[in-house]
Amino acid sequence: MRKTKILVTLGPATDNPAMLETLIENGANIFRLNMSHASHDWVRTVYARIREAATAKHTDVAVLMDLTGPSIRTGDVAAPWMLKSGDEVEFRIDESIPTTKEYSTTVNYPGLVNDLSVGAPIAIDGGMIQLQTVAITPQRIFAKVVTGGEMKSRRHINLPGVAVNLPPLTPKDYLDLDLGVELGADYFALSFAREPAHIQHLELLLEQKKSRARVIAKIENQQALDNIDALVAASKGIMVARGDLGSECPLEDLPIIQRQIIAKCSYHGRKVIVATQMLESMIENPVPTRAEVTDIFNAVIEQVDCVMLSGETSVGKYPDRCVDVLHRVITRTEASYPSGRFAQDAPLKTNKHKAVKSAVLLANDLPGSKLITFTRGGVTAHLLAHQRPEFAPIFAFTPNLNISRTLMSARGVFPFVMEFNGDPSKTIEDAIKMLRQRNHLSGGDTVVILTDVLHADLRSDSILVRTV
Ligand SMILES: Nc1ncnc2c1ncn2[C@@H]1O[C@H](COP(=O)(O)OP(=O)(O)O)[C@@H](O)[C@H]1O
Ligand SMILES: C=C(OP(=O)(O)O)C(=O)O
Repeated sequence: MRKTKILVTLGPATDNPAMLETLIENGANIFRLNMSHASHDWVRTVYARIREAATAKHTDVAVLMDLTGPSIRTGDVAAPWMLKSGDEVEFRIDESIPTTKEYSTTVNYPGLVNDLSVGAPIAIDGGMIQLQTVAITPQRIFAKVVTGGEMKSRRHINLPGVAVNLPPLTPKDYLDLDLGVELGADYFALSFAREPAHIQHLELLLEQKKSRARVIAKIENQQALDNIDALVAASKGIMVARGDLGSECPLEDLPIIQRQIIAKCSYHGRKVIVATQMLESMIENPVPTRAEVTDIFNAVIEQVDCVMLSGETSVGKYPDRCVDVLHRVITRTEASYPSGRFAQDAPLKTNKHKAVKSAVLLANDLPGSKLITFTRGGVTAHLLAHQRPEFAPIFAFTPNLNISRTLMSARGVFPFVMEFNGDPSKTIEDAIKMLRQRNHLSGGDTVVILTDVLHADLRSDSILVRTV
């Protein structure tokens, strides 16, 4: 029963139904569609395939649509460029502007000509290529290569220390959002979230569109770090987007930033995802580096909710092996390092919080026990996950499929959809029967049940202890 969830980015390397089934079999819990690269036709096809693959595997997975947001990227290049130190590169603010250099591409943010100044560094592809700005005209930026490398299409552009003047969502994002809502995406990741208002704006749009999807704020630059307390407080979930973050802040700060963000999320009960380069070497190689295994171990003992794969699965040679490696390293780590420390000082603000904490303490005191909750809106299950039970898995039953999928990202929560049929004791029996059928429970197991649906008319939290 792996607690830490696995988020898998899909792309050309996973473009067939059989691969999706293998990824699910190997442990993928959430699939990510990166709208910086995905066409609407592709998203429609893949979304349908995801749902079919989960059904074929008799399980469920969630879908996260990652909105490009105000992320600055190069345009397309016909074939990869091999840039050398001293080469000059031109960035045009629009396709219609004629090229004047051999290495010429567009940039998706015309305002770059105003935000940059001559001499400013430009980092491309996570800093793999480094340039220095040499001239700026109203329609073009010219930069000299300082560190060369291979440049492909739609690469990230980072401007360390430059506060860019960009709205939270671009016109493209609004179109992508409509598609995601129409299809039923369970999460929307907001790239370059910098202020609580950015999260609230997206949440309001989702509410207006009658979507129950959750917003995950991606922390990607210094502006976000300056506002991190407010962003964590305002969000339901945070992604430590180490790719962009590592280009926008000193690399030696990155592990410290990661740990600080995770600690803040654990305290406030926000979902936290660690992303990027967890198994980067496996894009090419069938086995991970020892350092990558240790990075995964580290995220697990920091008690994150999810870890994410990007290029490893979207374009890598071994997508299914990557999920398998993550699953094995996480499972081994969780078995050796029981959780329960990072969130222990989390505030208990309401009676419900206190009831949840009591259920978790009880489960911690009953070795081998398992937690079961019945939750219409998901709140009780999210709160149980927040209290980070030491070993007990949390089986969460809800009548609502959307709620079940939003529980997919919660550490240690195993959601199931089940009708509550009005008779609470029958509902509990049905749940136990289902768990036994699926080999999640066996005779003699102790279960700690937390529910507020024991009585049809009386909403009161109850804790029951039973031996199955
Ligand atoms: N839907 C897709 N279609 C084509 N290529 C994709 C897709 N998703 C991801 N990729 C490729 O996989 C790479 C790694 O994925 P990811 O980390 O999500 O992208 P990025 O780092 O560019 O935001 C991307 O740079 C892109 O080349
Ligand atoms: C997850 C990240 O975002 P993207 O894939 O959009 O670069 C990142 O920067 O680490």
